Amino acid sequence: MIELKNASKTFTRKGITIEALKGINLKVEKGDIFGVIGYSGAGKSTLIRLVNYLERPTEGQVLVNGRDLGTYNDKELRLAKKNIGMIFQHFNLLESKKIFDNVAIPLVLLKKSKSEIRQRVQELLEFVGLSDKAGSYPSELSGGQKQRVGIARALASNPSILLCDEATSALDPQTTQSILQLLKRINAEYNITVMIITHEMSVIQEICNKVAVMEEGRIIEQGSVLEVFGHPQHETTKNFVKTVVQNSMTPSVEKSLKAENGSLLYKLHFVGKSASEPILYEMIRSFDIKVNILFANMTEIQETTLGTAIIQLSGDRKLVEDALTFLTRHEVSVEEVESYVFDDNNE
Ligand SMILES: Nc1ncnc2c1ncn2[C@@H]1O[C@H](COP(=O)(O)OP(=O)(O)OP(=O)(O)O)[C@@H](O)[C@H]1O
Repeated sequence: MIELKNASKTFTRKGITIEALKGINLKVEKGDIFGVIGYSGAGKSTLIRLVNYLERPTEGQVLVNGRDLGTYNDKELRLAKKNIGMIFQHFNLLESKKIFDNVAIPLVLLKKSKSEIRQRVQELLEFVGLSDKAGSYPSELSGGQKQRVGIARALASNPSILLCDEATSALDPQTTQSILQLLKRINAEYNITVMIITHEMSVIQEICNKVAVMEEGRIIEQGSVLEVFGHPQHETTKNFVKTVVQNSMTPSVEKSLKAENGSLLYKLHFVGKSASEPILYEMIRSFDIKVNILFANMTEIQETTLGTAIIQLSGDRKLVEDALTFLTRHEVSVEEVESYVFDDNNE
């Protein structure tokens, strides 16, 4: 649906060159809610601006529905853009125009008839829950309502892709929730592919099925949200995941542990069914080893439970190995916490 192939973007200003995007490869499939997360300056806005060709890549390709946007002439590009709606952090509404007219803008540009415009705008305002605000001005609306208008306007030309540029960053948590739920409905009911850029991991957790993490113009990690939240690889990804999923011991537990003569520590990941079965209990019953549970947590992502536990195992090495094999056989992924490999002399 949307594909970036080795896409780079360089800006040159007053003799200074900024590489905003460096060799981006990314694929958004039809029906995805694809999140792009990164800190300020990572290149997220530039990336989303390439997708609707507000910016052209310096190198590489941007393909939408299999066609390279670089090969379009101006007329084709205008038509292609009609297929891509966009919403913004600060809504970008025309303050001097009523809500009805704001939503009607794309339809007027498409030279639709007055009656067609009236019908479509009413339909859209109803869909976003603002039928009673058609005659109001943007200044009379709350932030959440303004974003609903932005969404109605973005949907006016029946796009198959909706791009969201920090669409909830200016909203309070409750309003953010309602806008995210609306985006989810748009994806489900209209089968619109959604691409969201954000610096908030909670947005990704709430509605995305896939995520790409950006840093300094590069994608450092991407995959299904469940995969990336469950097994973040890169340090930056781990820091983002930490903001929504607690997955490490409390500092006091960690401190007391260092003081003890330790054995090995393991981080366990339970996904879906394995998170609700008494696997640890079975392991403790089956193997004569000491099990110390130092941390445990469960989170719901993509309607799937994701469990994390940190355990300390001591006892006969062979039995410990057998216990770990037992866990793996029950679809628990086991990772040794390397920073806690204690010196043999301390044991
Ligand atoms: N039109 C431009 N001219 C020059 N430099 C630009 C331009 N647009 C973006 N940049 C630079 O490219 C880099 C990436 O910017 P971009 O806005 O894409 O990042 P971002 O991840 O969206 O950040 P933020 O979350 O703060 O919006 C930054 O160093 C920025 O200064």
